[in-house]
Amino acid sequence: MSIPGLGQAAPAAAFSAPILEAPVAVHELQANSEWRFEVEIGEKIDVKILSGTAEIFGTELAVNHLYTFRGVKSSIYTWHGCRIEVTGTCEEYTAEETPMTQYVNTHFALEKLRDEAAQNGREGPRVLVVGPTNAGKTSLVKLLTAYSLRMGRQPMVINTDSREGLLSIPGSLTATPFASIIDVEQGWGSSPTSTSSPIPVKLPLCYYYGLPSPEDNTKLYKPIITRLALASTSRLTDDPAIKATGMIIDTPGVISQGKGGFDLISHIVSEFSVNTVLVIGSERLHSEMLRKFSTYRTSTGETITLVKLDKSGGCVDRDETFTHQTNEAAIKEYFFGNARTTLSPHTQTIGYDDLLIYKIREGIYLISAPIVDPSLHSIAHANSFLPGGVEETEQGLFEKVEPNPSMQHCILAVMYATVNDSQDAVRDASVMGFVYVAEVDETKRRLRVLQPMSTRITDRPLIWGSWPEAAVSLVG
Ligand SMILES: Nc1ncnc2c1ncn2[C@@H]1O[C@H](COP(=O)(O)OP(=O)(O)OP(=O)(O)O)[C@@H](O)[C@H]1O
Repeated sequence: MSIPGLGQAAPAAAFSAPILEAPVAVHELQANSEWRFEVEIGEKIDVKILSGTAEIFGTELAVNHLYTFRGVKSSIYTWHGCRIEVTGTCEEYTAEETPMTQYVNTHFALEKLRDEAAQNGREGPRVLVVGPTNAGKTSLVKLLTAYSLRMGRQPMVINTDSREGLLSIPGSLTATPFASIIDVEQGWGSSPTSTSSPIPVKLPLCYYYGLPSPEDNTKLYKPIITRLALASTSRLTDDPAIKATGMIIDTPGVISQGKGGFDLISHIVSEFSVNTVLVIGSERLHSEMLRKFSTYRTSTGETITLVKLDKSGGCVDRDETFTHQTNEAAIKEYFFGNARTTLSPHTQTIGYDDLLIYKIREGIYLISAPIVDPSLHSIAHANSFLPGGVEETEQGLFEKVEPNPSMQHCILAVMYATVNDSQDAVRDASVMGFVYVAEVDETKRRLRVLQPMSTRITDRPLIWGSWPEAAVSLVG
């Protein structure tokens, strides 16, 4: 088994296939219109702005620079018109109706609050973006981040959605101070988690949840949110530029549509002292939020401003396969780098007994107490609805496990904690990095792991969650 990126040369091609020329198209975009495109996973297009001005979710594109997009659904918007050249095949169309004016007005309203905050030495707005799945929350967060960067601000961007990573592997929840431009070719860009970088870096404060939905284990999700809020608030108060800009918080769609969602939204609102909520793409959610937050006050006595925004017609649903493939691409990039930066990960073989691995429990478990059923002359277990037979026993958040074959191809988070720390301390610790389980050898009781750097991990607790899912194609 060979691992790409570890020095093995690629096998020489047995024959040379004819090189097919990729189709080239030039699009003329009118002012206030948007060119929307979808590039399949494994495919790519090159885009060049020939003239005019254009942006991707708020980040301005340079004229005559070649941008490459792989496996992405996105759009290029122009306020004043532009000509673009596209090389390669993708699904595409141009739209004239967009909610961009609403979005830019929201940005200017936030700017006003930031100016006032800077003058009074207070914190800038703490903005929460909520809305159903695929309503365009992350795209709006990107746009508001990009516009604030263009004004010379430094926003703290918080990701509370573990399904997608923000400058980190999916499964993590992060807070990232942004001081430099978003890399439009790579979504949010990448963070040099495993190497030094010549360009200004964005280093996220990273915590690990390891499950796809907050509702999978609210007992784990909520304290991690509390920890993330504490860490980001203290980072914010230490830096006047970040403090005046404030926070922009992305949320998972599921908390805007599930029954238990409001409890989670309230938790995020109170932990981050949110004072502005942007509700995107749902009248009903907006009116529910109005009702529930009308009398609410933050810890500093502020009221909450609620703003309703339209969903862009460009938002597209992403199926499980697409999500799996983008997650796998994010994992690959973490270990091996991307088209611009090649990393050199290491493998290490470690004995079962040298590792402390905690598996995240999903949900709350009810342990039933045995009851005697005289008619059956046997002992049966009461199910949870029977009175008197149930004892709700709380187990730890994590279950200590030995390595086993089902761990193969999974990601383990290496925590900034010691092996003697309590489970609560491990939960509250930030993430030091991630390793990938390349091989599990049951006979020799050894595990081969891939890691970005040859750091010792045996003195750290590792967490094993179900998200991101196993990345089978990482080892070729
Ligand atoms: N104007 C647009 N044109 C083309 N594609 C878009 C546009 N806006 C958003 N998208 C795409 O639609 C998809 C969903 O958007 P986005 O990720 O912003 O939604 P979300 O509400 O954050 O989703 P989730 O609830 O899953 O976190 C993404 O692939 C995004 O790139």
